[in-house]
Amino acid sequence: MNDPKVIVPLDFSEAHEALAFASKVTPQLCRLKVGKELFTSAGPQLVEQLVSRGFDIFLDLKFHDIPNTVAQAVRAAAKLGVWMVNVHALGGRKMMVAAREALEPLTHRPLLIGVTVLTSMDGLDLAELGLAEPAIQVPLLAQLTKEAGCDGVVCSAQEASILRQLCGTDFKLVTPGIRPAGSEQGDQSRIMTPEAAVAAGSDYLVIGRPITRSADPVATLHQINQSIGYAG
Ligand SMILES: O=C(O)c1cc(=O)[nH]c(=O)n1[C@@H]1O[C@H](COP(=O)(O)O)[C@@H](O)[C@H]1O
Repeated sequence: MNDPKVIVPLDFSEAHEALAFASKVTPQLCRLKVGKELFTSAGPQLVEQLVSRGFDIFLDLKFHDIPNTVAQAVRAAAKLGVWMVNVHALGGRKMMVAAREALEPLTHRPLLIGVTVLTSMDGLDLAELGLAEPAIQVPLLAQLTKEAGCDGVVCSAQEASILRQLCGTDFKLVTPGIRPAGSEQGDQSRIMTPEAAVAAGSDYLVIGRPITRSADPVATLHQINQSIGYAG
C-alpha cells in the first residue's frame, strides 16, 4: 500500500520553487507540507494546485486564536481539499473542540492535529514561559488534544513512545525535528534520526532542509524512505 511516512515541507518563498520540487517527486514518494512562508507568498491557489496533482497536503498554519476564529479557519482549510491541518494545543480545549466541531459536518474532513511544543524548544525555553519541561508539557498537551477529539499531535520523536502508550495506536504522531545521521541540526532542539523516530512510534516524519537543501533532494528522499523500510 502506498502510505508514505515522509512529509516534505515546501519551505520556499515562491510558488515556482514549490511547484518545481513537486514536479520531481510523486504522491507515492512523499506527502507535502505548505507552511507560513509559502502560504503567505503564494496563497490558497497554490495549495489547490498541489492537491490537484494528487498530493496529500498538510496545511501547516498552526492556528492559535479564539475558538470562533480558529473554527472558521480550519473550515476554510478543509475547503481547499487538504489532508491535514493543525492548530496550537496551547489555544486550549475550547479552541480545539470548536475546530473539531467545525470540521465534523464536512464530507471531506482533513485530519486535525494539535501542535504540542515546538521541536525548536528545549526545557530552558519552556521555563522562561512558565511551562514544564518537554517530558511533562508534551504529554499534558497531547492528552488535552485527544480529549478535545483531535486526530493527533505534532511532537518531537523523543516523546513519541510515551505518547503512543498514553494516547493509543490510532492517535497520529507527526514528528518534525528529524535529522538523518550527520545532517545539520540548524534551529531544531529535540531531534532524532528517521529510523529511530519510526522505531519510537512516529506515524509521519516532517523532514525539510536535510532533503530540500541536499545536492540531490530526490535521491536523499529515496535513501530516507529506504532507511525506514518504505519502498514507495
Ligand atoms: O508543525 C510543524 O510542521 C512543525 C512543528 C514543530 O514543532 N517543529 C517544526 O519544525 N515544524 C515544521 O517542520 C519543518 C521542519 O523543517 P526542517 O527543520 O527543515 O526539517 C518546518 O517546516 C517547521 O515549520
